[in-house]
Amino acid sequence: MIRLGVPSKGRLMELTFDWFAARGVTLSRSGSDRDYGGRVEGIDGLQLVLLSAGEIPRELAVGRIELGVTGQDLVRERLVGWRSDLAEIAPLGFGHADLILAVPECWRDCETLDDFASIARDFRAAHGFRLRIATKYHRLVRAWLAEAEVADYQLVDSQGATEGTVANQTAEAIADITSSGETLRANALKIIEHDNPILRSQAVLFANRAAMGAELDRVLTHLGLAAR
Ligand SMILES: Nc1ncnc2c1ncn2[C@@H]1O[C@H](COP(=O)(O)OP(=O)(O)OP(=O)(O)O)[C@@H](O)[C@H]1O
Ligand SMILES: O=P(O)(O)OC[C@H]1O[C@H](OP(=O)(O)OP(=O)(O)O)[C@H](O)[C@@H]1O
Repeated sequence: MIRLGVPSKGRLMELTFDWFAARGVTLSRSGSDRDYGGRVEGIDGLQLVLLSAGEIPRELAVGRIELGVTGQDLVRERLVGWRSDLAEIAPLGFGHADLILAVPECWRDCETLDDFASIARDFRAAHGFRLRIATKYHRLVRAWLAEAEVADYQLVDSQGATEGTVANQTAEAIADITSSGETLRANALKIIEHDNPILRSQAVLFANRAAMGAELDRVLTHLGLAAR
């Protein structure tokens, strides 16, 4: 039996169900919206496991599911050395979002990452503490800023409503996912310009490398995919 982890709610769940339906596999919840049991029709030997999108990377890595759909951002953030445990089988073409650094729109002299670095240096001297960046993507943000040699900042953890932390004065800047840009605009924030965002992410079908074999190949072939 191949266990497939799918986000248990929202756009990602619905778009994942649509993606499988287009390949002849019907995924559905077994009962009400609150029932996390799943049903699979159109293929034998595939079990649906509805999970939090954020938990799917670890469930794949420890082998409690063999296949899983989640965002590249969550895999890269949550699994150090993810490539040794997981294989990206197929990008799914939805869940596109950029992980970006943003500051208040009113910071007129802060447009680029170089501007940000110098403001962060001055901020520490002026306020006696390091400029705060609210995020749930600690690992990815640290790595990106280290590469750009930006050091005068501190991360404050924010697991949701991150764009609100600046107005709430618990952070000066934020690093979060954006797609339409509406949440940034509504919170009077602007993206810091750089060659690339911290990460360009989309939803991907991942497999646990240790589970790769004939049974997994059969499922992937049914979906019109080749194992990697
Ligand atoms: N506005 C957006 N547009 C497109 N993709 C998004 C957007 N917001 C989040 N995502 C993507 O959806 C995935 C799940 O996001 P998130 O971590 O917010 O999950 P969640 O819905 O809070 O679920 P849970 O809390 O159960 O883990 C991530 O890979 C993220 O990149
Ligand atoms: O650029 P936009 O299209 O406005 O999308 C960006 C928003 O979407 C995500 O939030 P989500 O709704 O998933 O909630 P959460 O992060 O607060 O859990 C993300 O954290 C941003 O807040």
